[in-house]
Amino acid sequence: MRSIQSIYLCGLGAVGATYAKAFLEFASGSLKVVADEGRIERYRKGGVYLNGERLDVEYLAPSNEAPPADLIIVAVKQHQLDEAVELIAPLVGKDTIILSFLNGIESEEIIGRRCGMKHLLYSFVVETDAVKAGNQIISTKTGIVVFGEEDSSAGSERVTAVRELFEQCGIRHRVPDDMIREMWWKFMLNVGANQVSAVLRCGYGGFVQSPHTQEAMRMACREVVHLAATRGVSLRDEDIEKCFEIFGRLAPEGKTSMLQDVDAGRRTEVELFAGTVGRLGRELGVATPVNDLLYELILSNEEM
Ligand SMILES: NC(=O)C1=CN([C@@H]2O[C@H](COP(=O)(O)OP(=O)(O)OC[C@H]3O[C@@H](n4cnc5c(N)ncnc54)[C@H](OP(=O)(O)O)[C@@H]3O)[C@@H](O)[C@H]2O)C=CC1
Ligand SMILES: CC(C)(CO)C(=O)C(=O)O
Repeated sequence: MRSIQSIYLCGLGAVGATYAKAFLEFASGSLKVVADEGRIERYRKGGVYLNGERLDVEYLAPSNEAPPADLIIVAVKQHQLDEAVELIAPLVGKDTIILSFLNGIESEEIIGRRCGMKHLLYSFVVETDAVKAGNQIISTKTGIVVFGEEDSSAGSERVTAVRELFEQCGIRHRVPDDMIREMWWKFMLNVGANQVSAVLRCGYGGFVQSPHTQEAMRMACREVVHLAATRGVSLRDEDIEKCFEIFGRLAPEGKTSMLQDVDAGRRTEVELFAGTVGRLGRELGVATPVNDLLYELILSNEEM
């Protein structure tokens, strides 16, 4: 039975740092953070802090000779992915497993095109409240990693290996029966919540308290439901309602990652959400007026 001894993480931000901490604590010596020389210098000088504590991580620059990793985790933003893929590609060996924690439904394929699709498990993170400002990350809920094979995870040796690692490190996780449906569900959640929260500037509380905010989110989500159906993925209205239950468990003032980007004046991941919905809608002949409007509103705001 294979076991994971070496973990390379690309992206020591809000999501990445949260999991780096767990690996440092419970899988001591196994973690290296992969980054370009410039970032490594900046991190070594200024540190990266999680809940006020400096993360004592080992860094790996592209020029270093390094053996392939057992597990590579990618946790960068969408517009940083191409660069990250080039950094990790030389670190992929015959048996390397790759997990992408990016939101959206396409990062696995993007990484797979360069590194080999056979290395990827599908994954995402949900129920986290991690926030990054400069080199300071605050995270009180580490979230749940949902992961699995494209088809069936039952009997998958690599799913078992990742599950054992997460158990050892106290990382909450779930392996669903239908991973692709789960990916579409998370996509739907982000299309609705991240974009509506960015336009309205509202925290999770808005989605619990305001019927109008909820309805705006439903309108954006329903377009994903239609797209999913054309791809043979069945999402239902109850799946949208499940999102509101999750927001009820998060701090009302907590912000989606897109609202965090808007507040910090950073580029958003709108291409992952309304950008993808609009493109798929045009390809599949599904009208997506709500997301087309959200796309223009979010990009207009980015230009200001
Ligand atoms: N934040 C959240 O609550 C959640 C986020 N997600 C998703 O997870 C993904 C990551 O988001 P998040 O953690 O918030 O993003 P952050 O911006 O907080 O973190 C991204 C990190 O990647 C680093 N990075 C960028 N390019 C490179 C590179 N070439 N090499 C090494 N490191 C690099 C950045 O470094 P630097 O800062 O130095 O530029 C930054 O630390 C996104 O797709 C997001 O949608 C999913 C669930 C929840
Ligand atoms: C689910 C949610 C909204 C936070 O866990 C997220 O994925 C994000 O903020 O991008």
